[in-house]
Amino acid sequence: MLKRALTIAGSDSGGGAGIQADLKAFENIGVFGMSAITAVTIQNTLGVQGIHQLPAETVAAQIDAVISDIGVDSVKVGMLGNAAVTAAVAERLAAHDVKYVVVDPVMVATSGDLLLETDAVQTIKEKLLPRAFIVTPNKYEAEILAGIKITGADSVYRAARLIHGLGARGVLIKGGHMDDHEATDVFFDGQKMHTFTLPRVDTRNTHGTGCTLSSAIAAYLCFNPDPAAAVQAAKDYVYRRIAKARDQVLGHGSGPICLPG
Ligand SMILES: Nc1ncnc2c1ncn2[C@@H]1O[C@H](COP(=O)(O)OP(=O)(O)OP(=O)(O)O)[C@@H](O)[C@H]1O
Ligand SMILES: Cc1ncc(COP(=O)(O)O)c(N)n1
Repeated sequence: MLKRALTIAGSDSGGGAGIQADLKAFENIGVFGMSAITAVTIQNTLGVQGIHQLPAETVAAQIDAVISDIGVDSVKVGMLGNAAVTAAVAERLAAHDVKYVVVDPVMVATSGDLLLETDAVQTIKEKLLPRAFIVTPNKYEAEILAGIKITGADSVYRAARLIHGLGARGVLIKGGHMDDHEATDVFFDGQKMHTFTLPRVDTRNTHGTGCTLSSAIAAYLCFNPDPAAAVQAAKDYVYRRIAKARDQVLGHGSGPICLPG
């Protein structure tokens, strides 16, 4: 039977991150992609020029419409924008009892633009993380969620344990923004730390890496519920995309990794 994945995230008009990146990853990995849009961003490779947030009821209604009719095998949650949308999403995921929920706690874009109102962090911690099968913070987001500074491997492990304590079943701390010549991601499944290391590609084309990674994890979970296997497959997938897009020139800023093929 056809596998079905839903992304609950913001639209990136530039096509490199958000809903657009997620649907491209779903399609490439072979699952049927659906979307519940939380916000429309005015965005290109140079940054975010504006955000139009959708009402929480509109977001909830999109989720209900697709799950009640088509059904879902996994869900990826990306940009939420504010506390009301975050609470509504957590509530609808609970109501539909969705098991495979991958939460990318999007706070800031690669360009440095803020994508989440600061008071929504508490709602993510209290309401959304307990629903997460895997949460995928980058270094900055992990520091905010865990409430500690990340300065090296030991603090990554500590942050992963602290975020696990907030209720997420699995925690993947991404290494894209660590000072290292390799890109190492650490996954804590509640018992064991798993380390995934690949070479760091020297490129400015990294727009959408985090979105693509989390949607690829959600897509792979449709075929195999083992979280570490899904993370490994998604990390390999993102690495291939970054390597392929390395010298591509698209736009005048940080180019996208989701190119055809
Ligand atoms: N230059 C790179 N070379 C290889 N892998 C990378 C590179 N940059 C990021 N990655 C990988 O891409 C994934 C996303 O990591 P990152 O820490 O960049 O997330 P993010 O900050 O949410 O994404 P973004 O940079 O899109 O905001 C991780 O698996 C990370 O290891
Ligand atoms: C709508 C939307 N969602 C998420 C991101 C984060 O992606 P990135 O960190 O790659 O800029 C983004 N820029 N836009």
